[in-house]
Formats: sequence, structure tokens, C-alpha cells
Amino acid sequence: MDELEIQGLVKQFGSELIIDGISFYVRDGEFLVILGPSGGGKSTLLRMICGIESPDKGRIFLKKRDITTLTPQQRNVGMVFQDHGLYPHMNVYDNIAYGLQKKGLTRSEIKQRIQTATDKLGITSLIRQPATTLSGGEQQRVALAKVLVRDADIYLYDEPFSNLDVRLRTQLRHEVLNVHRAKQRPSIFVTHDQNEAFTMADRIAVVAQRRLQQIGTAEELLQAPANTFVAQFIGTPPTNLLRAQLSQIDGQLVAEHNGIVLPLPRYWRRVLKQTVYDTLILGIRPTSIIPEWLFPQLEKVPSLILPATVRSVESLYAEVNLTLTLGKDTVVTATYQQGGDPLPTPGKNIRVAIETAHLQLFDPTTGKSLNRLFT
Ligand SMILES: Nc1ncnc2c1ncn2[C@@H]1O[C@H](COP(=O)(O)OP(=O)(O)OP(=O)(O)O)[C@@H](O)[C@H]1O
Repeated sequence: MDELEIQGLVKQFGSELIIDGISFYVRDGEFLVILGPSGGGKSTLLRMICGIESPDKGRIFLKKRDITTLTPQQRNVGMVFQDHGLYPHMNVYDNIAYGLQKKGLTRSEIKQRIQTATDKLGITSLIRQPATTLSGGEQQRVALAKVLVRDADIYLYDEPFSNLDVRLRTQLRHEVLNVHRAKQRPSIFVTHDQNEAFTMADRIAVVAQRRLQQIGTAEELLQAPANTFVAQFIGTPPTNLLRAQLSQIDGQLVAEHNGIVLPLPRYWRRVLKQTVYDTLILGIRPTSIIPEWLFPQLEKVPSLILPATVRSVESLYAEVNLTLTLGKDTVVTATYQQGGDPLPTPGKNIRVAIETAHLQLFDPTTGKSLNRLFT
């Protein structure tokens, strides 16, 4: 059994089902990020692990112990909230010391731990200040110090930096990862920010629409989304999804969308032979649509080349996003790394190569990936 194991959690508020049978595990020393859109149930899940909410069904095990019905105090969980959770009438020192005093540590032990934690987080000069006089970033550092001084069995972070500016967020992410590495316990960090998830996570759990949509590394979510929800949610820009008809042309299996014909790699014939699809959803990663000026850099130019018209161009640092019309009126996004080529102007007619080897196929009814059938 892993350090934290969640089995079939269900939670309802009134008549509304918020969490519908979520299971996953987190290993010792692993940093798991729960990523999902607002209102998808991420905080509720974390609050059940912490013990602030109790599940209607399912079990939670921490270090092989069933903690499902224990109070937060009995669970030995360190948690950092979005609103930092500091006591406004106390100064920084007393805020950090509070939990340790309740655990019965000696004054000198408490002093020693606070000194080490505040030094690490660069807030030693603030320890006599009332919590209310601190900036948002300083308050979150104190909240982190409160967690750092503890010896918790698991560390939970509920969107702790969502109210802070980008520079502070980046700094504090490093601090959280430093705390995590120092503790080597399981950590769970909730966010709706993909960049935050991608830069911090060992694995990412996508939670949305009451369910765990997929859990895996950032690479796995990008390259092999489990369903159309994940395909559309992960990646900036996300995967292009097109409804396509399956047919055969001269013995070749093809997917056709609005006059655009995409030959499918040979292995799809084997997979799809066992199924009943005549329509499916085709996923094309923006990096699989390659504009013609990049052809000379390719080892092998994909054989499928289509005409396209540039609708708009967005250049972000080294990355360029092109919105293109393929065929009559199919709008797709392509992404590439800027290598000094002049940016195309809207209205320009170009050619693009499509890497069909990386196409993703999804069931048109359930939205589930079919790629998994042959992996
Ligand atoms: N105590 C509660 N009573 C009733 N409904 C609640 C309660 N807590 C959460 N909800 C509802 O449960 C749903 C999920 O909320 P939750 O905060 O878990 O989502 P989230 O994914 O963390 O969203 P966000 O990113 O906006 O914080 C929302 O519709 C919310 O209104």
C-alpha cells in the first residue's frame, strides 16, 4: 500500500454530487498536483484528505492506517490554504509556534525549529510583527513556515498562491518544493494553473466534472490524453479535436472531416477492425501541424501536406501559435518554436505537413481515448 491511498471517495452537498468515486495513491516523497477547472471538486477532495470534510463513501489510508473518520488533529496533516489561515491577533512567531505548543514541544525546541524555518524562508526579521501588517507574499511565507516546522505525514496545499503576482508565485513555488524535498513525505498541491502544475508535479491528477479524468506525468497527459476532456484542457494551445468519418480509400483506412482526408497509420486498422466505429473524434496536437518554412529542419517531412490559410498569429517569447483554416472551413491551431523565420501575415496561403503518426482517436460517444487499445 502507498503512503496515501484514496479509495472510491464520494461526496454530496445537499442534492448535488461533487465527487463521484475518486481513487488514487501518492507515494512517499512524491509531489502530486491536482489540476482542474474551477468548481470541479479539487478543494473538496483535499478537505476530505485533511479531515475538514468527511466523505459519504470511500476510504482514505495514510501510512496504511485508515484515517477516514479521524479528526484533522488526529491525522497529522500539514495544510496551507489559499487564505494562509494565520491568526490575525498573533505575531509571526506565535502563529508559527502555535501548533508546536499544542503538540507539547519544549520552548527551546520550538525556538530552534522556528529559527531554522524562518531563516530558510527569509522572514526572520518579521517574527515580532503582527500577522495583519504583512504583505500577501510574506503571509504565505509564514503559512509555509508553519508547515515547515511540523513533522506531518502528508503536506497539502490548496491554491496557496492564487492571489499573488507572478514573480512571487515563482519564488514561492521553489520554497514549496524545497520544503517537500526536505520532508520527503507525500505532498498534494491543488491548482487550476497548468504552468504551475507542469513546473512542480511529479504526477498530475486532472479532476473535473466530479471525477478523476486522468493521472500521470505532464508528458503522459500531453502525449496520451485519456479522453477528449483532458485533450482540450491540457496544453496551451490544447489538442485540435475534429469529428471525422472513417472509410477506406484503395485499401487505406482514412478519417475524413469536412473534405480533409487524413490517412491513418497502419496500426489503426488492426485496432479499429475490432470495433464498430464509422465516426470518431480525431485529436491533432498543435505541434503535429508543421508550417512549410520548418520543412528544411525536419529529418523526414511527413507525407501528408495540406494547403492552409493563416487566420491569426500569436507570438509568445519563442513560441508561435498560428490559427489556420484547413480545407473549406476547418479551424485548427499549430504551434512551433520561432527560429528566426519572418512571421506569416493573416490571409497568407501556406502549406502544412501533418504528422499522422501522432494522431489521437477518441470514441465519439464516451470521449474515451482509443489509443489505449493498442498500448
Ligand atoms: N460546504 C459546501 N457546501 C455546499 N457546496 C459546496 C461546499 N463546498 C464546495 N461546494 C460546491 O462544490 C463544488 C466544488 O467545489 P470545490 O471548491 O471543491 O471546487 P474547486 O475545483 O476546488 O474549485 P476552485 O478552483 O474554484 O476552488 C462547487 O460547486 C462548490 O460550490
